[in-house]
Amino acid sequence: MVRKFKLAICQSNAAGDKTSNIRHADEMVRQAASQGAEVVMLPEMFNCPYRTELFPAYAESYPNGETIQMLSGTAKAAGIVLVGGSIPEIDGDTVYNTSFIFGPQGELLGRHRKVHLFDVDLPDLKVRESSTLGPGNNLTVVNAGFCKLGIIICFDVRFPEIARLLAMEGIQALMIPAAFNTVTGPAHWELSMRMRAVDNQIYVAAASPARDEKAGYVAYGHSMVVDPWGEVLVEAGLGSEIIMAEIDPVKMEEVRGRLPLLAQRRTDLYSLEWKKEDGNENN
Ligand SMILES: O=C(O)CCC(=O)C(=O)O
Repeated sequence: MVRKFKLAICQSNAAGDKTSNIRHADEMVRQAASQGAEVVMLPEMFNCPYRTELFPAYAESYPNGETIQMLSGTAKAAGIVLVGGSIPEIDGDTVYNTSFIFGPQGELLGRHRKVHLFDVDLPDLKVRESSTLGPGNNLTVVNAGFCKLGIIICFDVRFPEIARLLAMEGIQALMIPAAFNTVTGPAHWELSMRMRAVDNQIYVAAASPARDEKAGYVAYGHSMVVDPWGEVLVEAGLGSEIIMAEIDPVKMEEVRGRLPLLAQRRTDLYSLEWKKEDGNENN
């Protein structure tokens, strides 16, 4: 049964030491759970600095990697759904930017490998994720019983098609582990999160790392939860911080009832389709 629940975002910070990044994330997740959160999310690349050339050295494989073990164990110990931000995952010869999602028994509920790699050449920012990462090919929906969540990672948010496809799968919340920066963040972070919420009439939760001005890549911060009307319910500052909001399916249906956008689509004129056969896999 879909019902109301408390969602928390841990705006953790990641420096060079992987073990202390994992410990810091673990402590924050447990603290969020002790404050009543039933779903908790960490940011993109929460166990390593966001630097493409470092991803292979920090990568680990499912199920024995130390970060993956922590995520599963902490989800179980705290009895929560844990959207484990993202980490560099290695499978065969390829490294992916992957979000592992674990349930209250420590079971894997889903795995999203970032579909759209962040390759940009801006005046003050050049990033080429494809130099060390391969793209994922799955549309990721997690059914946790009391809620259905869609998972995308950071740059994926700029492609409204994937959010719409997830909305059509009946999710209540779009979960976005992310790491925008001080160049694109001020311009597009809030706008993108609010627009995906407004176009699809869903909750959007976006987790950023805390800001570290000394890092090579300076994360934007400002983790937030947006409601289906587009209102920012809660927003973090720049530091290490936990934010919480209530996800209410009744409120979502009220918005959809009054402004029935999804029902008013002209599907006789256009369509949107996920082309991979395994597109809706849980893991
Ligand atoms: O889309 C952006 O501006 C930031 C994307 C990003 O940082 C990422 O995908 O890791």
